[in-house]
Amino acid sequence: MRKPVRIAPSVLAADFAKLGEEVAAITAAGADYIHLDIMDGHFVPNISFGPAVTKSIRDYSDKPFDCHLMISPFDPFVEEFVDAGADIITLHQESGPHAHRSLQLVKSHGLKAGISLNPATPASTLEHVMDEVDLILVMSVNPGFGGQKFIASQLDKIRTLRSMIDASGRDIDLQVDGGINAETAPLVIEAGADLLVAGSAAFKGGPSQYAENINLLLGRA
Ligand SMILES: O=C(CO)[C@H](O)[C@H](O)COP(=O)(O)O
Ligand SMILES: [Fe+2]
Repeated sequence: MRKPVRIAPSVLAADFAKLGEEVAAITAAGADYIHLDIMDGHFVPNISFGPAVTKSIRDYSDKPFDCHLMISPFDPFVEEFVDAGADIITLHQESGPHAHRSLQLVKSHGLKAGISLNPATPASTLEHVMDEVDLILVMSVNPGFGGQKFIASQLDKIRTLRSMIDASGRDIDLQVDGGINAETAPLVIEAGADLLVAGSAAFKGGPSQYAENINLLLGRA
């Protein structure tokens, strides 16, 4: 049976000058996970923040911290994110040659392990890691920046991954990230996603709008 659709607001679109309050406000508004975009200026052409900032906001929410690591190398930084309070750590399939080892490394710390695919990377590259993953993240923009336009070709990939997950019989979240708004959310849900990441659409309008934004994205408005 399909899980209810949940939302992981990306704090990349929050006001960084008051990040703790923003995390508390989006939690109160109904966030299921808090999505943290970690960018290194090497794997992606932008720098965001790292484990120190992650740790500093940990106590502002009781929801799982869903850390999307757009970094290469990946393995040397896993422990710092574990110590910072991460609950889920997602690597990029393209960030190195040893995705299977990286997934096992995350799981060895007792955390959930995720793997993400850039728009150009096919679903089939995950065929041999299905036993290791707890979350699959389909990037529906090229990673590195918030506020980009949804890439519609990713809908087929989401459908393929939904079939792969159902065939595996395992409890794997199917997350979609990038350009998710009131128009694109129903498309990715129909294709099989059960966990939406939204930055711009979740944080627009300030804290008084967050609950309405989330309800709209989840089709409850
Ligand atoms: O991983 C990301 C970018 O690399 C972000 O999570 C994503 O882009 C969210 O922003 P928006 O909803 O504004 O597209
Ligand atoms: Fe992300």
